[in-house]
This record gives sequence, structure tokens and C-alpha cells, in this order.
Amino acid sequence: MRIDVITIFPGYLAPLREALLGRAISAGLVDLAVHDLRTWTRDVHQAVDDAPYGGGPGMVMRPQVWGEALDAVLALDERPARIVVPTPAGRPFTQATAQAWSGDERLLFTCGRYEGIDQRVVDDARRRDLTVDEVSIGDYVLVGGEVAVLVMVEAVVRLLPGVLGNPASAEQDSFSDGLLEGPAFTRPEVWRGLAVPDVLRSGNHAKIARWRRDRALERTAERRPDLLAALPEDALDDADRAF
Ligand SMILES: COc1cc(COC(=O)c2cn[nH]c2)cc(-c2cccnc2)c1
Repeated sequence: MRIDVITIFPGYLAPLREALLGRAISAGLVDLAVHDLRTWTRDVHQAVDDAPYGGGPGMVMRPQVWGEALDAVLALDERPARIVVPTPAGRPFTQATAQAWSGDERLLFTCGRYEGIDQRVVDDARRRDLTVDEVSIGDYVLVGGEVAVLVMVEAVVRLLPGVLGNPASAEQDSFSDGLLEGPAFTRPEVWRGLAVPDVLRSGNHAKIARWRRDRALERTAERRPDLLAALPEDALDDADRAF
């Protein structure tokens, strides 16, 4: 997978070259290229923003600079790219999104700052039949899209074959069965007077699986009833309902 990121703060993306993601890049599982948006400015001040039409607070990122940057970066590779715009106004980015994008050949992230990017940049790309996804990583406002890109790249790249040492861990992700993960424990058996639940040391794998499922259902019902309500009819068996 090729990943391009266009930003006015390339340094913000440095963490992508650390640890797991860094190893995925060194192993050639991911090609990462970070581009400074100001490369495509033409004025001495390298202006990337201007006042919003219609008034209102803050500034908007100029279409000319973004248009030239997108065209230039797209042209660097003939593989079709999914253009991703992180924004509070986007569709929710979920594990399902990460799963879907992990099959893409190329992702191109555009990091907006200020109040956002002139809408015509997205409109122009879409009318050229480019895939443009405006997505939100959560209902809060960040100063720029860079942090959202770190989140999304990590969620996607960890799903690529060969990236995680233990692929089972991605398959048994939280949300993979639509429920939250239950509690996890490791040694010692007793820590500060708190013991590991006996069932987990019983060696009875059926009982352990049942206990884990019950804890996941309990936690999901308590913290994310919306996820429980969204489960397909056949997702819960009689034992689940009994819980
Ligand atoms: C592209 O347009 C953007 C992008 C961003 C950065 O992304 C996020 O904040 C985000 C992404 N998922 N959840 C939040 C922020 C603004 C923005 C800032 C101030 C007021 N209004 C909007 C605009």
C-alpha cells in the first residue's frame, strides 16, 4: 500500500515512521510519502489560507494551492488513490472503514487546518471521478487533520497482512464481533490483593469463552448500548440473551 499525506506540518507525521508502522515501512509493506503543502504556493508569503466568503471567524484553505498539490501528488503514482479528508463534518471512521481501506492500493490524506479547505477542492476531485471520503474520527474539533491521519493510518496499516506478529489479534479485535473487548489479565495471579478470575485459570476453554463473551456483553451494554442495538438479529444466541 502506498500512503501519501499532504500537510503544512510534515513533522507532525514523524511518528508514522516509529515502531510497528516504521517496521511495516522498512519491510516494504507500506510506502509512505509526506508532502509539504507550501511546495505548491506561488507567493512570497507562501499563503495557504484566506478569509471566508460570507464572513465568519477564522480562515479557509485556498483552493488553488490544494488543487495543484493534489494533482501533483496523484501524478506520482499511477495506482488509483482513495483521497481522505479528515474533518469533524465527515462520516464516522470505524473499524469497518479501516477494514475496507486496508484493501486499497493507495490512500492520499489531505490535512486541513484553520476552518477547513475550500469545498471546491473536494467537488472538483469528485467531478473528475476521484474517490474522496470526508471522514471524522470523533465528535470533537482538532486544530488540524494531522492527528486524525495518525489515528487512521495506524488503524488501517495494522490490518495489512504481515504487519502484526499475531494476525489472530486483528481478527479478534474489539468491534470485530460488534462488541467491546472484556477485561484482560496476566501474571501475577494475585496483585495488590486482587485475584485473577478463577475461570481464566480453569483450563476449561468452553467456560472461558462463555465468561469472556458475558463480560463483553456486560461491558457493551453498560458503555455502548448503541453497539448492542446495532447488532444484527442473529448475532446473539440464546446463551447471550440469557445473560
Ligand atoms: C478539513 O476541514 C477541517 C479539518 C479539521 C481537522 O479534523 C478534525 O478536527 C477532526 C477529524 N475528525 N474529528 C475531528 C478541523 C476543521 C475545523 C476546525 C475548526 C472549526 N471547524 C472545523 C476543519
